[in-house]
Amino acid sequence: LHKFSCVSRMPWCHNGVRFLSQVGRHHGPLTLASLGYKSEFEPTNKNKSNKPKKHSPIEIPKAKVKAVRSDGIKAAGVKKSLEIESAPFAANSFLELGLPPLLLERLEREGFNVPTEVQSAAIPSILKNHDVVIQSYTGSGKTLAYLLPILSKVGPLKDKSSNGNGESGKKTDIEAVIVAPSRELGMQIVREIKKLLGPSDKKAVQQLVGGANRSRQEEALRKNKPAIVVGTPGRIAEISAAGKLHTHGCRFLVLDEIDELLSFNFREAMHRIVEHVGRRSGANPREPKSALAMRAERQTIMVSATVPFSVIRAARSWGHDPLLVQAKNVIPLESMPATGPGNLSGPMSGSSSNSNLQAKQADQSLPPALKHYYCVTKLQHKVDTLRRCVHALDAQTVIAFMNNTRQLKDAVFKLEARGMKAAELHGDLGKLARSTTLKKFKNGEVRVLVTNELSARGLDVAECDLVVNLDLPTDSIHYAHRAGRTGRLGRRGTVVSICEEPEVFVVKKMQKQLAVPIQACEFTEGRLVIGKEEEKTLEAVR
Ligand SMILES: Nc1ncnc2c1ncn2[C@@H]1O[C@H](COP(=O)(O)OP(=O)(O)OP(=O)(O)O)[C@@H](O)[C@H]1O
Repeated sequence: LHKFSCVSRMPWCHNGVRFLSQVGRHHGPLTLASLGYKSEFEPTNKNKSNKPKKHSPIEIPKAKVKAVRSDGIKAAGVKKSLEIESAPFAANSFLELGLPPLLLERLEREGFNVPTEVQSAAIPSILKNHDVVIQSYTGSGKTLAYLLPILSKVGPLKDKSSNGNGESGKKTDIEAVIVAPSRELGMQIVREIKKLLGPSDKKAVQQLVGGANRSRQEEALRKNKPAIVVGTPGRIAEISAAGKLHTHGCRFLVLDEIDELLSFNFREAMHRIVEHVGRRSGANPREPKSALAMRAERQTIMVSATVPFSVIRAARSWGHDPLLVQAKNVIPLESMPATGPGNLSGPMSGSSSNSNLQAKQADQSLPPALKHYYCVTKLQHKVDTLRRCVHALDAQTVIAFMNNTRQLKDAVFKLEARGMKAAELHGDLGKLARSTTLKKFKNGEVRVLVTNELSARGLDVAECDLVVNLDLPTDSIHYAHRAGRTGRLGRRGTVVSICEEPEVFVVKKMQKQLAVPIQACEFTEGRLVIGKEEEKTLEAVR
């Protein structure tokens, strides 16, 4: 704790990234230089007139407030550009981060010009072979934060001077395995990789998600010999157990939404993955290894907006001296306490001595631009309140969360009956129905997507301007992930929790745990009205 509390006082600061200097056991001292950062006071840079200008990490120069390509083609078929008002960009360009030329070209072609803060912090750390836990708020660009350094080292866009596959450089094995807890998230990651690879190289990535035809996936693995596979834990473990996935020489293992992957459902599959991916033949997992032998194994990258103690513990046992990479800090995970509430009730819950740390972590999980409200109503009026809320905020792309599938169908029926275009999305639907619904939602044919926890993680719909909790989430971690479906990459977003009177105390508890004001409101005469008596209490939270 003492070590951790030192972090905020460290003077090292470059592009808003702070480091805690420590002597690493196996990597030598952890310094800016060791992570690929040049010091501001480096003598060689002193006299250069073309030195890149420094600016505060939160202050965005006008040139960087840019229109980002929107994936959504609205019903009218018009591509809409969304203005990013307070994008969390920090470094000047991807070039500064040491990515290879071909990858830089593809980034530019896809309209990715400026790295986000977490990308600026994570890319050099991963390029320097560190195992990392990446924690940054929802929609801050964590996917590219790990994809870019991986694509720099494996697959067709890699830096040609880097060794392709193990020591020999021969293409025999999978080189990177990316695990995600849902097929939607898995497929989204695959789309992101394919975008950069382009049509001619798209076979370098293969999806292995559940619910799709397994023999077709196995056939594609055999035929295409992809460098990267992305999948759900069950399907990856299944194909691996059948001897059809050769991952022993794998260089990277990514566990996206790591806290979710640690849940009981995935335990067996995750065990197999962690034991087999990147274990070179002859390596005995039970034997203690030298530092060199350890680094010859895979690099482990864990990612989530929320990092409860269970993740810290898992990272310590699965990773090798991992670093915790946040938008403005890079610190050794060792300096973090690993005890406390070990379950998914989260970093924000729990007790006394760790409360400062938990508040710090809570800060990291929600996009700062989000506005949070709650509205009290009777159970039978919830859907009507949702409809009035959508009209009052003039929201066009809305995700409404519920906990129960049958009630979720009722809500869709009621909304449609009142002339509001709505659709359901949950695990009971088939793969085709799920992807068709998502497509319709993204292209604007559906205004309200009524869904459950399935969509709370990773779902990236840039246009989503409102998240509504028709049922309250089970805890503040689930609140954070649901809320994060809106306000992506610095855009504006609103979260409204519609609850009954006896549930208000749950909202208040989450408000405290997340350290964000959640204001009481009503929807009257087509407007959102904030309760006046709330103001004083909210001052205390702020
Ligand atoms: N540097 C960048 N410039 C422009 N757009 C970017 C950049 N980095 C990421 N994006 C886009 O921002 C969106 C959000 O990114 P991403 O899904 O990786 O966020 P995330 O932090 O993983 O969110 P979550 O925690 O919800 O999974 C994506 O559409 C992605 O393509």
